[in-house]
Amino acid sequence: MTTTAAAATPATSAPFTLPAPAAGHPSAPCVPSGHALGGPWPASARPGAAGELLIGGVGLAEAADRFGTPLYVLDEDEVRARARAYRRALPKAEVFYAAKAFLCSAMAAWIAEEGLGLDVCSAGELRLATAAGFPPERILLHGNAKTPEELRLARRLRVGRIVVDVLSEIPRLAAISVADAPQRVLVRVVPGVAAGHHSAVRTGVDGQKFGFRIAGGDAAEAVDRILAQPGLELTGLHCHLGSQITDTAPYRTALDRLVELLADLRDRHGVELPELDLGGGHGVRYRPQDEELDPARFAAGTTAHLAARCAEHGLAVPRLLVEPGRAVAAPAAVAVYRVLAVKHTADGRAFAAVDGGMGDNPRPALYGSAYDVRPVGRPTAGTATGVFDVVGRHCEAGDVLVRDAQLPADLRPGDLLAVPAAGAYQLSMASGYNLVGRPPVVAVRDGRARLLIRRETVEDFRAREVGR
Ligand SMILES: Cc1ncc(COP(=O)(O)O)c(C=O)c1O
Ligand SMILES: N[C@@H](CCCC[NH3+])C(=O)O
Repeated sequence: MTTTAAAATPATSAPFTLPAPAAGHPSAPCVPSGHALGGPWPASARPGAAGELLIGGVGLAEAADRFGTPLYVLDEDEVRARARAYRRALPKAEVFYAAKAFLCSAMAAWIAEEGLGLDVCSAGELRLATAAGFPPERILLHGNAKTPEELRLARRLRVGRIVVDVLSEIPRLAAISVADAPQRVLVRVVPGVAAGHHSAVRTGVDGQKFGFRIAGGDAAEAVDRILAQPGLELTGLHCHLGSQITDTAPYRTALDRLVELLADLRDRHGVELPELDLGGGHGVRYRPQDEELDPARFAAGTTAHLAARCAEHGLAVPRLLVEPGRAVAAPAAVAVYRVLAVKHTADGRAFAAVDGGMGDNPRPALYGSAYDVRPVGRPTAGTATGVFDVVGRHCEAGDVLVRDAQLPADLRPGDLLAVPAAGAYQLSMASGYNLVGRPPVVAVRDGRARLLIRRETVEDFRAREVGR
């Protein structure tokens, strides 16, 4: 067995804007020396000279040198283009970006500017978004366990819609709402549809904590109780099936059940609810071979079906609401790590240990999620490859970021590795494990980089300590 350790890497935490690279520089945006990478990489990804990889016209190796690693590089144009694609594909729908995928003030501003709404599920997300100037009327609040303070805050800020998840929320909300300025609410229902990449994220089925079951009458009872409250305006039904769904069939099944419930409510109460929220869950490519569910395919698979089902039941077609998170954010970011140690074992295994891991990306450890990875920053064309497990630096054997990655056989400490599709449910679920500190986020666009979130330091941890 051989183990090698890397020299310390620079870690810039002060706000910094990269100067536009000079023409001819490896990361100069106007002279890309290769083609778009496709697959899970942002549309702007271009190979540069000497093994460089450009995102938004900025070289990842150059950014790593300036900002330190691990580093998350977020392509602003990719976020905006994905937001726009939803509006184009679903012109009659209302599209809410699910903030849980990743939220910061810049992201909130881009989403607002692109005309989407925002789905939040905590006072933290709500406060950050509104402090960044996000219009509260375009915000929708979720949560299976909203605190009384969160409900009051939502009312005070005049949040557009609240999704009711439990009966006790109804009198609580009614007590702080008035008939002449009613709170718009939706009822979250469980359609009994299993979909999503892992059992932990399948929320459309019975036996999990979210929503009201249609079967058995729980959803109908919630509707009855809301309709009895003059301070609440029931605008529709909501469901969220799961996450990383690549097929439209589960959404059609959910629509069948929601439309049946709409017809039942019309027959029993004489009300036709004008909104149907299908939640999010649209899948993205983490690896070149993965399938994605893009907005156009989602629209093609759902909108005509909804209209047909409504026609069968003699219902006016409700307005569709959708809440994509991953599909807007994930493909827009690339995580950049530096190799700290390379280990070859006598039984033929090879490990490349990097300076991040489950602390900044818990998804492989939580769900067994698979990722692509490629070396950046030195020429590797023609180099023999070997199979490596790319592992993190945290104190668990399960801290594996990418299993069986094909990487240059001569991989060595100091090398940089880039992992695409890093924009969703990585930093938003990042932890303080081992007090490593969460990585910075740099936005890139038109060959310029700007620091959005600085690296978390031990001083941030110490700042929360108030006693000993
Ligand atoms: C209610 C709700 N809406 C939207 C989303 C966003 O899901 P995704 O990021 O998979 O699109 C989630 C998370 O799965 C959710 O729970
Ligand atoms: N955290 C999950 C998605 C959960 C979506 C929120 N309901 C993932 O990374 O796949």
